[in-house]
Amino acid sequence: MSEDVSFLPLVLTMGDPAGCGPAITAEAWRQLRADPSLAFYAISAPSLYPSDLPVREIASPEEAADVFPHALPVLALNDVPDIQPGKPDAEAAPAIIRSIALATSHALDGVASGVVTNPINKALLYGAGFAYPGHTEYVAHLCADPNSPPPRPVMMLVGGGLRVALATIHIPLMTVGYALTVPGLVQIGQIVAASLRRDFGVAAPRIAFTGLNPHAGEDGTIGKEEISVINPAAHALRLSGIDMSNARPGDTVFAEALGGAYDAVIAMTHDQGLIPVKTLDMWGGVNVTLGLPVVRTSPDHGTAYDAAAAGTTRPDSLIAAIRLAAAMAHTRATAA
Ligand SMILES: NC(=O)C1=CN([C@@H]2O[C@H](COP(=O)(O)OP(=O)(O)OC[C@H]3O[C@@H](n4cnc5c(N)ncnc54)[C@H](O)[C@@H]3O)[C@@H](O)[C@H]2O)C=CC1
Ligand SMILES: NCC(=O)COP(=O)(O)O
Repeated sequence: MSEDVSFLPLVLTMGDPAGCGPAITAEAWRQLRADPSLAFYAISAPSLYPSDLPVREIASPEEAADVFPHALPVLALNDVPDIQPGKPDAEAAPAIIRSIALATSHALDGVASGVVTNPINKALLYGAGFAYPGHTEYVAHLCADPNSPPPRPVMMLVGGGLRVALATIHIPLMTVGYALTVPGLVQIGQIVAASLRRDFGVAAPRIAFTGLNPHAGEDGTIGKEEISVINPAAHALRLSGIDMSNARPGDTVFAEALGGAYDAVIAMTHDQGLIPVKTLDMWGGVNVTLGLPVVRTSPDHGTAYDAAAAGTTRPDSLIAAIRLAAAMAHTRATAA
């Protein structure tokens, strides 16, 4: 019988210590501490948190649940330099990366029910050997079985009543057309459908592909990717039993999903997917990685150095990420 991991704590990464991570983690703890089902600990440096916040260093994740109602449990990282909010320091990069690696190993080892990452500035990490476009690909790499290729991660944004997965993520817009392939879109459709069932409890998911071109290509007169790639992938997915639409025009499909026609939309580019979510819900959106053996969520915003320096950070998105990670872990555990 599988263990009910939903009663394990979540683990939060430190994120960039000069960004909004410490302040929003502190505020999330203040707002959630009374709810044991949302217990979490941070892998971070205790000195980063406001001096009026009760913080307790823990030696292992097993101590987190008992500490959580009284203080923010922190598993301490070494080598975090003294940091001023809003002033990023490349010396912090190794500790930022270690926090993500350790958090993922805790989830893989079953001592944390899921990983919630605080925002990082990827450019700061490249000097320390970080070789990934973001958490999405790094956490997938960390989840790889030594004898097989890493799992294919799919980024999904959840917010404003929408679930929007991305067919491409951090690549130049000019290369998107070349990055879209029939097998690639079929794989993404399968991962999204499986995750809607496993993580979100949607028994029979209805999913839409957006088109890449205006008016979904207008029968091939404004671009051919719909005819040559997206619709054939949708056809293959329907043959495999998944309720998948052909390419829908990107300017109307999100309104259709909000109206209840689809459980998720798969957008062809990063901004095509993130613009509707962030416009509908700038503060409460959540970034989820689908297709991994572990639950991983994140606020959908970045490091917000300006807000960290000004002391005006909002914790809403991190709190939504914690709530969603706990709900996903619970859904996985109760279905297992
Ligand atoms: N999950 C992650 O680790 C993510 C990291 N990033 C990284 O963050 C860095 C900055 O990216 P930007 O495009 O400037 O986006 P950003 O989300 O950090 O900031 C955009 C605007 O929103 C405000 N903002 C964002 N979150 C806020 C919060 N919690 N409270 C108050 N104000 C907030 C900022 O102050 C800024 O004015 C980049 O290095 C980017 O790579 C961006 C998105 C996600
Ligand atoms: N725009 C989303 C983003 O940059 C987050 O990326 P990741 O770190 O979650 O892979």
